[in-house]
Amino acid sequence: MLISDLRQRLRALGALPKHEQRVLRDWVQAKPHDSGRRRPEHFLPLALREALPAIDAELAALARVVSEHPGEDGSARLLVGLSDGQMVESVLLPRDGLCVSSQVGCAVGCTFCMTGREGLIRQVTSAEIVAQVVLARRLRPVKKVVFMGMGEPAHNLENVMEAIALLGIEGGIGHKNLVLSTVGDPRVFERLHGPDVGPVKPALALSLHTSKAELRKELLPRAPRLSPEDIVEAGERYARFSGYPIQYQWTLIEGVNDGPEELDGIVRLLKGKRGLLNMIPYNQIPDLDYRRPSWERARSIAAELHSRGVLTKLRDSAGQDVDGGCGQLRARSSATPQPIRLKLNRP
Ligand SMILES: C[S@@+](CC[C@H](N)C(=O)[O-])C[C@H]1O[C@@H](n2cnc3c(N)ncnc32)[C@H](O)[C@@H]1O
Ligand code: SF4
Repeated sequence: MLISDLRQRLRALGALPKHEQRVLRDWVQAKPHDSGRRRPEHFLPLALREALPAIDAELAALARVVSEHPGEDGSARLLVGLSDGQMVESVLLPRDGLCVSSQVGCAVGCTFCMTGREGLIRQVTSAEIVAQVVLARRLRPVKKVVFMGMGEPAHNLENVMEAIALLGIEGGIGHKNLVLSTVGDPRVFERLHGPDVGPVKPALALSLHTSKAELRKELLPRAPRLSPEDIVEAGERYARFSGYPIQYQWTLIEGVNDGPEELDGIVRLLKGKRGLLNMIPYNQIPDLDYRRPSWERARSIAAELHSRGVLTKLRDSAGQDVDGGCGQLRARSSATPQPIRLKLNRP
């Protein structure tokens, strides 16, 4: 289901914009209409009131938590089942954040990413993206949503932007707390700069990973052929336009992109720019030869970059101890069913 279809249906039932907004707000804020604890609905049109239980049931059928895997760092990975049996991962992050998936699989095929190994299976619809937030909000508050789960948002931009608009307006999430992460695709830059950006301008994370154009082609084989310089230039334009700094993502892989030349390259590209570098040590994937650098090594790299004028944050991908790395949980679950362990704190 698309959010635009849902809006049209509500309008066809006689909903005014304020009714429509309220129904959608209740959904995304995880307040079911049939909980019995709601205030009376008497000022909604009769046709809409009568249709609400069926609409609620449809929304509830969009996605469900198949299993929950708490990590030691306060994060928890959720394996989310979609109505056709496909699965995606969402990650509850410490400090009220949520990482959502925008595709089942991904066509970019990054050589260090589990999701990239299986190619694109299907798009996640706008309503399914929002449903991941609704499910998470039944477990914990969600004040920040990052599109850093499975999939490349640029390849599913309509659904992603529709979900962002709903989350930023009815969902009550601050616009700069909606973070679209991409390998850097001209379609994203055009859309975010153009008149079609919509009512909500999200923050942007750009997955850079290397300062060398040739290496980037190897690591991100089907990413658009933008050079690292092009990506940073586009990032700067968006930072000026939106007022938000850009988050540059760097998956740190031992012996691949952690050497002195790369550090010089990072300084050349990012020093003085409106952005920060998120350095994430590679999360080990079985059967791949890549190695994760030691935490001490990663820390000394981050400290060096910092001292050379690049604001650098060293981050661990949340949920390391419970199959960290996007898509690993899903891949493992296809082989071995996971236990269902739900701790709902709201009806
Ligand atoms: C899974 S992607 C999804 C968003 C988008 N496709 C992108 O690449 O920015 C989010 C981030 O996860 C990182 N990532 C993927 N596989 C990883 C791994 N094995 N270890 C650490 N980070 C990883 C990517 O580098 C990317 O910055
Ligand atoms: S890192 Fe992002 S773009 Fe690359 S394969 Fe994984 S999900 Fe796709």
